[in-house]
Amino acid sequence: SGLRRSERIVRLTQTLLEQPYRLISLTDMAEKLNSAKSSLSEDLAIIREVLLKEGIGTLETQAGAAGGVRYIPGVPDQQVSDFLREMSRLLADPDRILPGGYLYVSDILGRPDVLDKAGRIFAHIFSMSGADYVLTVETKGIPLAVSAARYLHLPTVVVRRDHRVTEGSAVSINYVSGSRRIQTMSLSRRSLPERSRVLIIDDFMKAGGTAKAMCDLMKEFKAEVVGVGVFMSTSEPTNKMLEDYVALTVLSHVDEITREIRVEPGTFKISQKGEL
Ligand SMILES: O=P(O)(O)OC[C@H]1C[C@H](OP(=O)(O)OP(=O)(O)O)[C@H](O)[C@@H]1O
Repeated sequence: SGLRRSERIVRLTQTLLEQPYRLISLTDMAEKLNSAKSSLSEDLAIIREVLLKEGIGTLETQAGAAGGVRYIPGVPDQQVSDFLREMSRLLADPDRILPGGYLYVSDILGRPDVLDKAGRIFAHIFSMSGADYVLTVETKGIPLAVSAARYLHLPTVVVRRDHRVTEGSAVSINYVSGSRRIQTMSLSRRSLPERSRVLIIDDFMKAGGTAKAMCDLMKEFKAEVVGVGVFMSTSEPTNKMLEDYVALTVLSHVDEITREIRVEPGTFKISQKGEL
């Protein structure tokens, strides 16, 4: 006979949580677990109830032959605010101050626990954006973009700073970066089909020139930018070159001379997906 309920539930939970957003066919699972689909449905109801109670997301079932079930990750509001408060505390370190009002964040954005949590939060914020791809620009934004893409079960596309032979034919644009330098962005034509829906993720936003340039680049691909998320933005300059974005933390004050620094959690609201 089939596996015991407890073993089925462990296997189902592992399969679902390992592949967020990926639709798992019930028929395949029934065969793999050598169990009836009706038993699986009861198992899934138990798993869904526990996920919701724990606030770590929900299960979404799609009926029909090509149907199935998938795990929709979510981060409880309390966990989001605890994480962002902890990040703000770590970041508000005068030794992190760099010339030009930038901050050294790379160590924090190299930590697996930070990348995992930030990726989950971005995936939760943008869960309804309908994105097909997560886009970032080399270099520091890449780990963050890959983590968000993992939880959204989407491919990651990386914009290059200059053309590389290994990218084939590409679209390039020039833009003015925050430090008033003319910079180039280049993206292989093969990387995105036309009319793609793209979520932009980056580590840092100051003038907004980089994010704006990625939006302009997407126009060359006839792609739609469905959201922009950054790990940290600066309060200065207030009028950014790009208005509509979500920042997880904000560098609200920094002074290289006095070495004063203040970092705050970003102001955004996420509805707990799958709430009863
Ligand atoms: O909002 P802006 O004023 O445009 O600045 C934000 C840019 C600058 C910085 O990248 P760089 O340090 O230029 O490049 P890399 O990520 O490769 O280190 C950061 O990663 C963002 O992409």
